[in-house]
Amino acid sequence: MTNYFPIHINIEYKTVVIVGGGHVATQKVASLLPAKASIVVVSPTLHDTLLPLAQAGQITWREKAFEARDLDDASLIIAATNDTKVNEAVQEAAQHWQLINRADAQGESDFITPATVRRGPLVLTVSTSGASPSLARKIKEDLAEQFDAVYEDYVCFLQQARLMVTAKFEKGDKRRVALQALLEPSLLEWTRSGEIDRREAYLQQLLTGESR
Ligand SMILES: C[C@@]1(CC(=O)O)C2=NC(=C\c3[nH]c(c(CCC(=O)O)c3CC(=O)O)Cc3[nH]c(c(CC(=O)O)c3CCC(=O)O)/C=C3\N/C(=C\2)[C@@H](CCC(=O)O)[C@]3(C)CC(=O)O)/[C@H]1CCC(=O)O
Ligand SMILES: NC(=O)c1ccc[n+]([C@@H]2O[C@H](COP(=O)([O-])OP(=O)(O)OC[C@H]3O[C@@H](n4cnc5c(N)ncnc54)[C@H](O)[C@@H]3O)[C@@H](O)[C@H]2O)c1
Repeated sequence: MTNYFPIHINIEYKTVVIVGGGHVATQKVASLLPAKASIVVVSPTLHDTLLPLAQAGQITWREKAFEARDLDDASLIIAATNDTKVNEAVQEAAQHWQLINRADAQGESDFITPATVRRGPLVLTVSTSGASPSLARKIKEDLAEQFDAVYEDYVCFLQQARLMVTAKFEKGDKRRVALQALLEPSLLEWTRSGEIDRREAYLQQLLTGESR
């Protein structure tokens, strides 16, 4: 089994070339769009859901069969055709500095893509190292239920609150205690119930150092 190294890549405006325009390409595009990658799909055909994205300029569609020069400038490459020979040709054409994902042969991949739940800045990813993509999907669905949509607002609040705490307190015990206090479970509950005033009051008390 490969022990993959998990990282979150800043792929903004970098080129990702996806060879093949079917189901798998559609899944990969969906996870690349929020990361603002510059997405190029090379394929004679395009999945129905990708067509409007190509028309709107959110992805670039090269309506053709794969050629080696399609990989020029690609930071990441995804070989996702339904033809093993073509996927092999993509792999062979990749330069040593380009990372490639083979949708049909995980053992050949430089990287694999996890199942992902996004809640604003909170990103939860699940991988089984390729052992069972279906299990990765199931765990993702369980996580999506546990960390529901409220977490987006909650984590954004924590982000702002953390900035205010670090601006107010120098590095040291006071700052550490205040940052810990931000994990008070009531803050999540007040976010959920829309009691923003209570959330704000708690933060103000924390910043002014008054005991509750
Ligand atoms: C998580 C997810 C994210 C995504 O696609 O971005 C993802 N696969 C998903 C679903 C899924 N894929 C497959 C099924 C059918 C059931 C089954 O076959 O088991 C289902 C289930 C379904 O669709 O419900 C078939 C399949 N997948 C791979 C192979 C080839 C092989 O194993 O060699 C085959 C056989 C193809 C064939 O038969 O020819 C390979 C990979 N699939 C991966 C990721 C990487 C490892 C992830 C991990 O760490 O576990 C890896 C290694 C490479 C990669 O794609 O990066 C996404 C969940 C989407 C979501 O809900 O979020
Ligand atoms: N990684 C995963 O999660 C996963 C899931 C299911 C299947 N798969 C594997 O991925 C492969 C692709 O699956 P899919 O469901 O997207 O298939 P699909 O049939 O929906 O799409 C295949 C695409 O490849 C294109 N294509 C064919 N020849 C090409 C060429 N020479 N140049 C460029 N594009 C070409 C087709 O036009 C089509 O758009 C499958 O064969 C399977 O082995 C992987």
